[in-house]
Amino acid sequence: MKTLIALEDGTIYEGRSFTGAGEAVGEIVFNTSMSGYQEVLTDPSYTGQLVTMTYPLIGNYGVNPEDMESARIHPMAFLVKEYNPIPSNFRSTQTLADFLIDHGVIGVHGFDTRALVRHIRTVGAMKCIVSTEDLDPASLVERAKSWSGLVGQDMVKRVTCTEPYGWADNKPVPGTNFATARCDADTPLKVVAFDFGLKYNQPRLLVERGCQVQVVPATTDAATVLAMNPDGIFLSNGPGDPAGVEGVVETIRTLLGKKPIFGICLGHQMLGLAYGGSTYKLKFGHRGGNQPVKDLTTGHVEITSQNHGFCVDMNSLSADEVELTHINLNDNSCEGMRHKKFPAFSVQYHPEHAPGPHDALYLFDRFIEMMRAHS
Ligand SMILES: NC(=O)CC[C@H](N)C(=O)O
Repeated sequence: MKTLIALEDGTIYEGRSFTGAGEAVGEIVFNTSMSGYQEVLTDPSYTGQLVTMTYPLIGNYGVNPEDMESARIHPMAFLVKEYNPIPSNFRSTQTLADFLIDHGVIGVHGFDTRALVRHIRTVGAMKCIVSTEDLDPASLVERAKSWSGLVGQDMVKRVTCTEPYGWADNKPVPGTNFATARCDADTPLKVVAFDFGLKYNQPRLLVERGCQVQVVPATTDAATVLAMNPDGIFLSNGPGDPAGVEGVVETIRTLLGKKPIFGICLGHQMLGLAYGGSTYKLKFGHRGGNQPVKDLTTGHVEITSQNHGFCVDMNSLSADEVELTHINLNDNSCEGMRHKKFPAFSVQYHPEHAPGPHDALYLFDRFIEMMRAHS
């Protein structure tokens, strides 16, 4: 089915929907992972975005129930060079097209994704609309332009859980105050995880390391968290502009110094704001499984999984209080920091991988050590 892809700067591409009629508007971004499209699609951080993959053949291993990183698909549309409708993989239970259709998300293929990606890389992430219904380029460009954009919007409230849940038997189980959170360790560490758009591999890796994980909605207040008496607090990834998220920065500020804190991606950005700093939008962001990061505390370089469009401005933070611990070797941007007085550290990238390399798993071990040292 003929589909037009229109960018706010007037650029138009023509592709074909492989999921039937549909339309979607949002910010167009690209991901350079060669595999892992199911984990990308179910990452809540893509809320408000249309994702295109640089890898040219997508769909060939289908989708399966184990690789879900949340309960549903989050990007508004999925754009690929060539869709393969015949999966070949023993784990596959469904085609990618049916998966997208079940979740009401349009999939588009059959156009030059390389040209689109090179254009985004030159001009920057842009507002975009894809449609099988409105095929008038001028109208589409106007409609893309009139979308609100991500800056200043609170996207977390769209994806955070409405009720707390525990993590047990490798899945979320409704419940509060660790009542349904389980792990096999004799002396588990209790972790309260703020759900800003949490990916399932985060509680999974914490439980594997002997933690009991209680997930709470993003706007849970500090007193409620402290009343649970956790050994540590985890701040998850999440969508949109950290500066637009309401009712969270003050909570984190109150919790600072009271319990060890570990933040990932949006959680890291929220920590930066709680330290009194600011964030800014990168030109086109970092999304993929091949971003080189240097751990300045050890000198080691790791290849990391990333998905972010915003970044903490280290110049907005006092060097007496906050230390830059990790940098991106492509553009020297901040990839990690730690507080010098309080037990708190965070990274901009995704040590939980899914998809991506496993180089950064040591950060979960650092969090465990930090909690043990303070418990
Ligand atoms: N994966 C994330 O948590 C992304 C954080 C934030 N939404 C950004 O784009 O920078």
